[in-house]
Amino acid sequence: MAQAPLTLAEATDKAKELRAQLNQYSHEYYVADTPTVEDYVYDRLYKELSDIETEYPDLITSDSPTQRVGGKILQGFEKVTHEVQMYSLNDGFSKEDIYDFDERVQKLAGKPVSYCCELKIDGLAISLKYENGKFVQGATRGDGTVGENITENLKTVKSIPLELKKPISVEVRGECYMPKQSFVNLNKEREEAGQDVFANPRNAAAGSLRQLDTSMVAKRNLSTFLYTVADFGPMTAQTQYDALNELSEIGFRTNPEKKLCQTIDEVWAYIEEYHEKRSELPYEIDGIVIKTNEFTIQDELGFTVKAPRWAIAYKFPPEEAQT
Ligand SMILES: NC(=O)c1cc2c(N)ncc(C(N)=O)c2s1
Repeated sequence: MAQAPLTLAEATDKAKELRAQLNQYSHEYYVADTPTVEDYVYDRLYKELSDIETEYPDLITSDSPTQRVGGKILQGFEKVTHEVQMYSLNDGFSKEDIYDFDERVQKLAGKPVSYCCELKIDGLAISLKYENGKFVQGATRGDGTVGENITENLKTVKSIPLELKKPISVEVRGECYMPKQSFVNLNKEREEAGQDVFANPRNAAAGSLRQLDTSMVAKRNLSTFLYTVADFGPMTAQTQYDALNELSEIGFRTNPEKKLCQTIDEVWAYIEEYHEKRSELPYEIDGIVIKTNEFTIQDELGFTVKAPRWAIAYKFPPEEAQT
């Protein structure tokens, strides 16, 4: 039997309940990679919310899951100036480069330092701004000082929270990437449609984020790993390792393969471990990022014109050509 239409008051309460439920399920699926319900459960609740929003458009909110599908045609991308520069990294290509880095850091720090090691994701660097917990701006790195405003496109990336778990104002940085399997599927579709194929997942992610039709971006199954806090706001982490955990606690997707290393020998073992594991990962990496873990030491060591003295990117040799 058809259900009696909801009053505005009933619809308001029901929409709020459905948004919270659907955003929780979406967090579990796209951020925590631990889904708790089958797709059909999500789809049924999504349709219930979508029907309410169709009946009562004024009930649509910016953090509603229905806003993830895009549908806006952008005229272009405005420029954005990064108040905190998006720095680049000095590169290392050999074991000797990594041990020389450690020697320099120990000498400058004047004491033993610990290192936070992370996978270097082969995607597109992005900066995300939140005000009182709400996603307000997303931008590309650009030249590190001026990037492009791609907020509307990033709103369709399901692992980017539209609202944080705490109503705080922060700016965070990370990588937007296309999983390997999504890259293979996309190129298969493009080949069958007689379109040019992308050379690698990084180009596919970059090309996707440059789309002016946001509904196209929504279909590209992009994901993210966040790894830097540019403007801490009320966040309290005093080390890189703790900052990654704090990013996860407030709702961001972070990479689980990080390792806190007490010596450069442990760092080198981690590098060798992930050089071996690289081909098994569901996303592309082009190396390992090594940072002094304590923020006090990062502040002491500071930056050269180009890059931080307290970090280095160990670059893997290119993998075999894309299949
Ligand atoms: N250019 C940069 O500063 C970085 C670039 C990247 C990257 N592509 N992937 C991971 C990290 C990380 N975990 O710090 C960094 S940091």
